[in-house]
Amino acid sequence: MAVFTPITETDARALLADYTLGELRALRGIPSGIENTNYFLTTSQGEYVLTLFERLTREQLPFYIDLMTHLAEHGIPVPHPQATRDGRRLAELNGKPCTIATLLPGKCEMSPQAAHCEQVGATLARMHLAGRDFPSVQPNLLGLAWWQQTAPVVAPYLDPAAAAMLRDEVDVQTAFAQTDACRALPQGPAHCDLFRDNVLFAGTREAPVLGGFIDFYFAGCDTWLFDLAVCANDWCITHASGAFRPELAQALLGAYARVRPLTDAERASWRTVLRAAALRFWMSRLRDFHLPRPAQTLTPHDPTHFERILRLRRDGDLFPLP
Ligand SMILES: Nc1ncnc2c1ncn2[C@@H]1O[C@H](COP(=O)(O)OP(=O)(O)O)[C@@H](O)[C@H]1O
Ligand SMILES: N[C@@H](CCOP(=O)(O)O)C(=O)O
Repeated sequence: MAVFTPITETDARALLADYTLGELRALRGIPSGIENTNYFLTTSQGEYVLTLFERLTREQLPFYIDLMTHLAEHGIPVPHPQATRDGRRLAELNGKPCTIATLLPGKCEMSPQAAHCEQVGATLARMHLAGRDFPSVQPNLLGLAWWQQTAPVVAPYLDPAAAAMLRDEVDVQTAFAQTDACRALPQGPAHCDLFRDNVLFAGTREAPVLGGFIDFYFAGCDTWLFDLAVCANDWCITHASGAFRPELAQALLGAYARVRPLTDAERASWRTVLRAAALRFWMSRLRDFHLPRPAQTLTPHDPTHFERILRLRRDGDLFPLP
């Protein structure tokens, strides 16, 4: 249950007094998610999601809130943080920072088909382009520096072969970051966690309509290729093995490239960046599995899934970029 901080109707009414979003009609805790406390909030004017931030600091939060605002105002389907009467998009409730954002239509699709991957690819490329003139910069906080710090912390929980692979991959990524090839990769604000559970679809399974991208709280400035690799490693695979399914990879990557054609530098770096994307989630899952936060009540995701994907990508399981 992802309600770490319970909110009462009285709390919600007091919060709504700072907004011009109408009167409270209903408040319902959202059971999924692992990072924040989320509630569906219905008012006389519409439907919203109230998020209380449990991990991110007040200094870090404006980047995410301003990025979602910028993207929503550029026509990208993402939650639009609402402003208080005095113009703030971050408020406070029960001692925690919070925001009220628009509710997007649809639900997540955990068994995607090519039509879903196509819409994710095209919308991801539109999102990258829309982020080009976003003025704030905050790095992906779970990027290279975090991998370097975290590898010695999680490696002791692995068998010797897996620990050696982890250390080698961090070394490979450290060396790659120093290359001109890496520096040539286009970059900007990136979602960095665009898994199947962070995209909503309305419509039908046969004719899906993308409702939006949610959960921007791992976003940061990174290469756009890293964002695409995170997506490909989750959307375009056979779950049991982690191997690419060509029809899904073709749909995601082809649709992305039709909106933003990929560069030669990106094609040359694809394999290394797919490995980086697998390493990132292997490490965060290892940390959450072996070193859970004190209040963490949810079953952690299986780290071996991304260990398997990393091994496959290192062994050359790829789908070439168009
Ligand atoms: N703006 C939104 N519109 C519709 N549903 C949302 C929205 N934000 C969150 N949700 C719902 O809340 C769930 C948990 O949100 P999420 O941001 O993934 O949580 P966490 O950051 O804790 O992982 C999502 O799976 C989705 O069902
Ligand atoms: N996508 C990550 C976990 C992050 O959880 P989310 O619910 O905030 O998207 C993973 O699969 O390890």
